[in-house]
Amino acid sequence: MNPVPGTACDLVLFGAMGDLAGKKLFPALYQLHRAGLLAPETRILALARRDHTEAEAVAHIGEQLEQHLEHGDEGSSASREGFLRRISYRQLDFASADGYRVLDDWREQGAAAAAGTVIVYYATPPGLYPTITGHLAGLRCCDSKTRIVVEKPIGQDLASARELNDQLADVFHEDQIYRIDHYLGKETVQNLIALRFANNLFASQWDQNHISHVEITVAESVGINGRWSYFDSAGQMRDMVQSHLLQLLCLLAMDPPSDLSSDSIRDEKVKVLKALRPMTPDLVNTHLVRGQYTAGTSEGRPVPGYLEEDGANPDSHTETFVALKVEIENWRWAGVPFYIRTGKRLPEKRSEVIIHFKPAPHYIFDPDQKHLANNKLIIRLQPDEGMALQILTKDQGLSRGMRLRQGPLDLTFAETFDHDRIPDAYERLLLEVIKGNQYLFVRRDEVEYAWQWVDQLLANCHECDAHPKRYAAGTWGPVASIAMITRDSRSWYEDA
Ligand SMILES: NC(=O)C1=CN([C@@H]2O[C@H](COP(=O)(O)OP(=O)(O)OC[C@H]3O[C@@H](n4cnc5c(N)ncnc54)[C@H](OP(=O)(O)O)[C@@H]3O)[C@@H](O)[C@H]2O)C=CC1
Ligand SMILES: O=C1O[C@H](COP(=O)(O)O)[C@@H](O)[C@H](O)[C@H]1O
Repeated sequence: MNPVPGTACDLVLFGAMGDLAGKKLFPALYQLHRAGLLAPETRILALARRDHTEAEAVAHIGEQLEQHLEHGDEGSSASREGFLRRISYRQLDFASADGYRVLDDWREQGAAAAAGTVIVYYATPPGLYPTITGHLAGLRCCDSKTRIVVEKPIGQDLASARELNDQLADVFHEDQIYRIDHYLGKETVQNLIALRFANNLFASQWDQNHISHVEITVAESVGINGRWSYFDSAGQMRDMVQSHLLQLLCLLAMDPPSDLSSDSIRDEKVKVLKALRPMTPDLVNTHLVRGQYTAGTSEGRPVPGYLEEDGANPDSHTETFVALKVEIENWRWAGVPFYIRTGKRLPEKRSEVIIHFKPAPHYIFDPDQKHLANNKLIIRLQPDEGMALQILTKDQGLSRGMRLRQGPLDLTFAETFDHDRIPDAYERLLLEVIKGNQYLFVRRDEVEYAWQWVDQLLANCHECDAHPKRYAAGTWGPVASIAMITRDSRSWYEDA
């Protein structure tokens, strides 16, 4: 099928010389260009503080592409040059209103100016978002059609998230604001919607009558990648749980939306956030484990502990690992715990969801095999994207009688589907902004309900002022996280 190019737009990238732009945004835009999904008139204005000529800035972006494009995604040099020709560079101090008229000047030179939308992407330190918003307000190029893309973090807590949302709302309507949670751009995360609502087989089993518990693991083998000062002010709870993990939980737990529109999906996610059981001080003691990695090994090489990373404060109490038992107080999920865990410097990069189904009501097989009698659906979000349904069959052979055997019905996407590559999350997200679809972006109330729950948890966590439990880099987190799930006579999936 031939690609249908998005409508022409002018894309303004604040922070275009930064890490995110180089690693993710330009490579993603290049893939859209290469796939024919950017309209020919679409132009990109790169803005940053450094005193580059346009040629130097574009050359720098070209080098970033070379460095960050995956092997096989490079395309031809003509294609890369064609993409780079879309880019203009202007030096601008974002903090000062003086230079912002360059946006109007640039906008008015382009062919998309008459009809196309302006998309403004904030890829700057978050402290600049309100300033930039205020300065955009006075420009001719920013009007009711402008779309604003805001990178995480959206606040550090409920109060700061509300303040930022209010500042954005002073200038832009909610349907102009695209808050990024890049997990929503992952193909396998979007697939949760297809899996749940396109297959009646699962849709009819997706509740407390049929599911005993759910695990969500988002494990990273990396440490904090030179981002110590940002990470230390956030920790894994604010950096990962408040955003990506709660979004995954919402997609797994929400009721069926009436259609695929942005607000139908987001309304259902909000209902889940509102139904999260509040973490009272008693619950926090038993339902939360925080950890911090010490020196160990990662992918076969020795690595320092969190407190020995570059720039570290050796007294930091920030957690790099969180395990939680989350409960949802509604009819669908009463009595079904969601065990979630996420951490840095775990043994491997692996994000997956395990749905544990309840056993059949009456068991008639060998009592020694009763522990096998729970079907599991394993949804591999990354890597090795796909899913496997663990089912029970009769063990083959005359001598086996009615012995049971557990085996997977395995759907590995790379083998089953004839796609040459899985697009990066930012490709999907940028494409949806260009199309004006908000369903993969986080609405204001979602962000705020998520913060409300996390804030309450942190306020009730007396241990959070103390040092988190230690775990060696390259292990699955503190032993206490195993104890947390073992208390319920369960185990984390890989321990099973
Ligand atoms: N890096 C990542 O992996 C991720 C980042 N994010 C978020 O994306 C945003 C950007 O992060 P990141 O790219 O890492 O940040 P960087 O510090 O690497 O880049 C910041 C960019 O903003 C520019 N800038 C900063 N201050 C000014 C100013 N006063 N005037 C003009 N330009 C300025 C810098 O310009 P110059 O280079 O010229 O100084 C640079 O281009 C942050 O909100 C971050 O939380 C979210 C997820 C992942
Ligand atoms: O947003 C973030 O996500 C990354 C993990 O993303 P992934 O796509 O590689 O799974 C995490 O490392 C980072 O700390 C966090 O800010």
